[in-house]
Amino acid sequence: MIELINVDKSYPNGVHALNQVSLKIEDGEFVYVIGATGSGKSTMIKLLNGEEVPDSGKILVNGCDVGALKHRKVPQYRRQIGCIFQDYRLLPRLTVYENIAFALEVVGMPKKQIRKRVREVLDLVDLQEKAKSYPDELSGGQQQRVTIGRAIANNPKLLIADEPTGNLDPEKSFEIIELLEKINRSINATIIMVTHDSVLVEKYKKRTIVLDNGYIVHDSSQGGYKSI
Ligand SMILES: Nc1ncnc2c1ncn2[C@@H]1O[C@H](COP(=O)(O)OP(=O)(O)OP(=O)(O)O)[C@@H](O)[C@H]1O
Repeated sequence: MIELINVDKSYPNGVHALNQVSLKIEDGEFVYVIGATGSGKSTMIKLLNGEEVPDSGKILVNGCDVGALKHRKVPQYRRQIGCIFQDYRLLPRLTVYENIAFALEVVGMPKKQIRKRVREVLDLVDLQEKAKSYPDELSGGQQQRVTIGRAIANNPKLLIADEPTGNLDPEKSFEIIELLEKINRSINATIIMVTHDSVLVEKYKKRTIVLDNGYIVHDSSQGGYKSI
């Protein structure tokens, strides 16, 4: 479970990025975080993955008090989280296969197991035929599927997606969200997805948390886009 309790975060320039933010996300939920530019969405994600620490309040992720983690413990903590970004961030000199395998090598998985797991992941993201391709030989949607494969290779309990469809046309965006839904069901990962895409939010209705100026102004458990 994820719990934010009265979280405040400001930056050295005096901007209050998050104010008294409290929320609970149960295991296996798929949640959208929306809001205008500068409303605090990325800050919330950075707090969840340990990149930033709150000024006050508490952030609990599967029992771990993230804000209280020692600096050297953060990389280990982050291995439980899969991250998906708008700009993919694949390693350009590695093939699709190697990009996914790399995520498993860094956690010390034995080679034989890596081979098996990468095949399974390629199957899940439907990229078996592209295993030997390099990222620049793939379309945007395919690159995003590799990123998703890399993010889930290690069976994370939490998947954080920051504008995963930001660079894709609507049809490809639908494919990505349907893939994330499949992952949400098949490995029961909790998914938190930041998006600006009101069409997606309307079409694939889920719980939607709306941020405005660092405050949660709406949190629907029924889903649906709520304009602010
Ligand atoms: N490192 C930083 N130093 C100073 N101010 C920051 C920093 N990062 C973010 N901010 C400020 O904090 C506020 C929230 O920023 P944040 O990036 O969380 O918003 P966002 O909702 O993710 O925006 P966008 O949709 O544009 O990505 C903004 O006013 C932003 O300018």
